Amino acid sequence: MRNSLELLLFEQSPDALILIDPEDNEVQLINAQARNLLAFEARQGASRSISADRIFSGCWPEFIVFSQEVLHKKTAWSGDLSIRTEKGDEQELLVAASLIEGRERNILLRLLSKQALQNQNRFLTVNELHRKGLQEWKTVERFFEEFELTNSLILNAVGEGVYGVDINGNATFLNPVAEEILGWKADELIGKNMHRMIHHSHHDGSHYHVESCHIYSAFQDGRTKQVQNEYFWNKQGKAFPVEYVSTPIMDEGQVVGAVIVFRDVSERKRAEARIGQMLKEMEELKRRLELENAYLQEAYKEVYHFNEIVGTSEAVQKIVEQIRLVSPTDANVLITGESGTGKELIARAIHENSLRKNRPLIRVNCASIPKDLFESEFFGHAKGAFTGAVGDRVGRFELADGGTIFLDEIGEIPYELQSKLLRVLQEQQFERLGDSRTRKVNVRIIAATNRNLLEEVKRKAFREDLYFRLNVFPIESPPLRQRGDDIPVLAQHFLKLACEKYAKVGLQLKVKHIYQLQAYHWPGNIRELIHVIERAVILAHDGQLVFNLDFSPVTQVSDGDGVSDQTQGVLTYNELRSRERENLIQALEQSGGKIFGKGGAGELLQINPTTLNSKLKKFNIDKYGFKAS
Ligand SMILES: Nc1ncnc2c1ncn2[C@@H]1O[C@H](COP(=O)(O)OP(=O)(O)OP(=O)(O)O)[C@@H](O)[C@H]1O
Repeated sequence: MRNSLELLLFEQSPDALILIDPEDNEVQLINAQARNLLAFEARQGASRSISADRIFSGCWPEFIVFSQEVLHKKTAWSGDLSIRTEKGDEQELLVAASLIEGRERNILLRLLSKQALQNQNRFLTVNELHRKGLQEWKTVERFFEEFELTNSLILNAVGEGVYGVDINGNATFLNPVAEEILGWKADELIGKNMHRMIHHSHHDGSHYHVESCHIYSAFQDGRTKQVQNEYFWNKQGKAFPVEYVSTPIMDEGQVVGAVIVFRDVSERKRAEARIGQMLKEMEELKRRLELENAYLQEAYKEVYHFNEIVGTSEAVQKIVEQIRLVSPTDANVLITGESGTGKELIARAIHENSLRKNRPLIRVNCASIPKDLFESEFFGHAKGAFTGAVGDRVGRFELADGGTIFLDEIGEIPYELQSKLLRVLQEQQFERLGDSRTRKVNVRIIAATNRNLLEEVKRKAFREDLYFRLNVFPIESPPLRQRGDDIPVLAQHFLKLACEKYAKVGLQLKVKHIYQLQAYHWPGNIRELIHVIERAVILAHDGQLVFNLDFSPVTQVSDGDGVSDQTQGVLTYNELRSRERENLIQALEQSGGKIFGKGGAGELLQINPTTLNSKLKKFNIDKYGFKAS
């Protein structure tokens, strides 16, 4: 042991060694590793007198037992010992010991720090993994090399870009199309992380996290991913839309990488956008056509149903034309015609087609105003202007300011008031009754009358100057009997309205009905036609319409055009029955279908209600039909 080589070996052994004489409690030699372990200072040499019990102070009894074992068995090892270092900390050890041949009391101890052992084990594992990884990586590289070799013909021929990546996402190969699309040469990308190179951002430039990348996720679940609507970035830093399929590559059950087949779909997207644009344009065109169509229909409607004015006769067409001409002007209009011929309808149409349509149309029925109240009704009054004038009142002219006033039955205005009306027409000024303040208005006047105003002028019942002021634009509304051509469309129109009103279905006009309606002379004009049709709808049974025109409850008038009263003279039996039926209907209309008691049809007819009931049955009249009316 004293030989210098042996000493050198002892000193430089990679193990921590101590030579000890347990009986003398003496450490005879201690090598560099052991000194290191015990944290001796550098100047402390290999042979230093240090006692064993100092080194093993924390487990001295155990050490005594252990050394006895060595002396006895010549070799032994222990995992229960520890040493105390010069720095004062405890180190757990694995100790192997042997008795030195020929030196009976000398024991050689090999100390292994448990901590160092653990570190070493870890290091071994890391090394092993590292070696394995290297191995695997080499396998993958080889795999792709082979893949490319065996498939190069195909890879080069396919029209799509193809590239391979290993498990870390680094490129292993690229085909020429991929190079062309991406703008990178294969050797510029191989070994580089493809996600970082070409897939790093979304189209809007926001970062594309590799964790959310489909190619990356194919590594996790080993599934093929087919992806659309994503973008790759080329060497020039430009994004382009792609579709790709990412197929994981397996080697002995392990995912080792993926092959990505991709296609630049810019052209297709552009075509799609163009088609989308064209569709939008077509949609716009369709909308315009629809609008035009609606407009044409509206125009068509205007010809025949100008603002609800139904009719195809020349007379109606002339009226419609006159309305069209006069509406946009502020001219006063005088509408003449029998009662119920549609004078008010014409007035409304003029207003609706004028620039004043967003302001009110105020109708004043001059026939219904008591003589004394005319002035107040037209111009308003101040509080206390007359007995009963408890507050200020706004007149119709003020209400119509900015709009139109429709003076119906203008022939009924008292002569005294006509001059005041003339003043408003001329100056658009007036005073409220009992008020001295002059008020200004801007009102258009449309007047209507069923009288012959010129006759009234001659009779001095109507002021001539007022007549000429009003008659700036005269419109004549002819009686229905002079426009038989309109009867079919009007009848059809009112039948539709009546069926809706009384919730009846399936009722239709027949040719014979039209003849019947056209043959009648309509003293009550269109208003009468409406009533006749409504009544026929109420009374219809078995889906059949019946018109009892001869006995309509109107006083028939001679209109001087050759049609005369036909109800004079003796009645035939049938006529008498018809009259009775008509009379029953009239009574029911008045009583609202009520038979019994006060105000009932029985009382009106002065017959027993039970008798009335049986008569209704006989005449096939449904009393319930009158409730709605
Ligand atoms: N050409 C028409 N098309 C559709 N409905 C019409 C037509 N003419 C008149 N009518 C209808 O007939 C009814 C009577 O018309 P309107 O009240 O306008 O007549 P008028 O001449 O003003 O009557 P009056 O002189 O008794 O006030 C109304 O319900 C109206 O809608």
